Amino acid sequence: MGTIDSFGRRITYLRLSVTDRCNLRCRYCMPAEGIPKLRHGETLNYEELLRVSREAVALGIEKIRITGGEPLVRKGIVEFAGRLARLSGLRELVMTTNGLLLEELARPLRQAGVRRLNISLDSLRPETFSFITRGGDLRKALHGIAAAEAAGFPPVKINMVVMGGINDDEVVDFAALTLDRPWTVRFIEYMPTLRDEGWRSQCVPGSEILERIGRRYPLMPLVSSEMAGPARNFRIRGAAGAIGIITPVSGHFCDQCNRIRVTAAGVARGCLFSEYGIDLRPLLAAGDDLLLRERLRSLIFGKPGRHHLGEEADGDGMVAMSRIGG
Ligand SMILES: Nc1nc2c(ncn2[C@@H]2O[C@H](COP(=O)(O)OP(=O)(O)OP(=O)(O)O)[C@@H](O)[C@H]2O)c(=O)[nH]1
Ligand SMILES: C[S@@+](CC[C@H](N)C(=O)[O-])C[C@H]1O[C@@H](n2cnc3c(N)ncnc32)[C@H](O)[C@@H]1O
Ligand code: SF4
Ligand code: SF4
Repeated sequence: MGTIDSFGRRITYLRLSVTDRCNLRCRYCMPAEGIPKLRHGETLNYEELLRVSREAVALGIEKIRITGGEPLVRKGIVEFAGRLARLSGLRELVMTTNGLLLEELARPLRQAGVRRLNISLDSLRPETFSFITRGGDLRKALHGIAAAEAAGFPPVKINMVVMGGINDDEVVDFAALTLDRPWTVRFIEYMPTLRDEGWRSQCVPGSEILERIGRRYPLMPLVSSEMAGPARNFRIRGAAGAIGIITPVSGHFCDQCNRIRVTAAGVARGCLFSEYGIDLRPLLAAGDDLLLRERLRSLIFGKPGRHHLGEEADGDGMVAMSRIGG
């Protein structure tokens, strides 16, 4: 299933940003001064998010990822996840979170039907974690991961955004986490989402990350499954877990892209880096869900072939990751 776009890609994955709010302010994601918050009413309500999801599933979306902002700060998220999980035709409901609220919410989320969790963790050093997140408490994040495991979730995927000069000296330590834990630790190239002039010097290419880990541990490539995301996966010989490299900047995976997005403000977007989006709110207000489906279909047909980061149009189409959901 899945609608085929004009480049022959099968679109089966929707990333749904349920809020632009967050209990952290990671340096790579938000500017120091924060981002003007959407007002109440500017964010889609749960009923609207469900209607959009239902139409997306009717077009062949099989996997929905709840993201944000931090999805767990939105009130009622567990009940919403439960309703979403029951959408007929949806094969997989998953979530990306910073994990801080998982101590309370991991168990209810699992019961609600969330199948897997990806958790962001950018440092194993309390001071660096606090520096990157502007005040976050590493212990809380680690307790969150432990709570996910205790709640019976399958082994988590850990997302680490590698920032040169800040946490890149920790990549081998992160890789070592997989030796005796079944986690998949994924290293993500820092993307220039903040129109940050200095991003090039802070973006460590995936090839270099792999090389650094490979100098310490023997790495074997793994084959990805079809529902897999953008990571290329490896295993340290004999390790319990796996390692993934996500290289949106140096070696984009756009030719295999299978996803669309809906931002917290209710704009459907074909690409993380494209300016073009469809405001779904007027369609939702009009109550015409078949039209909603047709507009989503046209979004899929119009989905760009790839991004142009690092080329002439550098910086075009940027949108705050906390609104679009990464
Ligand atoms: N450029 C680009 N980056 C993406 C895309 N999807 C995810 N990412 C980045 O990849 C990182 C991990 O994303 P996740 O939210 O864990 O989702 P995922 O990688 O699709 O997850 P899995 O389905 O479990 O593989 C984040 O930094 C995202 O911003 C994409 O379509 N394009
Ligand atoms: C925007 S967050 C939303 C979900 C949740 N708050 C979290 O942090 O996991 C989703 C993903 O986007 C990633 N992300 C945000 N800004 C990024 C950037 N500039 N470069 C690479 N990844 C980024 C985060 O690391 C996270 O994995
Ligand atoms: S990456 Fe996630 S946790 Fe960090 S500021 Fe962005 S939305 Fe919040
Ligand atoms: S940059 Fe755009 S086309 Fe490329 S993988 Fe990401 S969302 Fe897909």
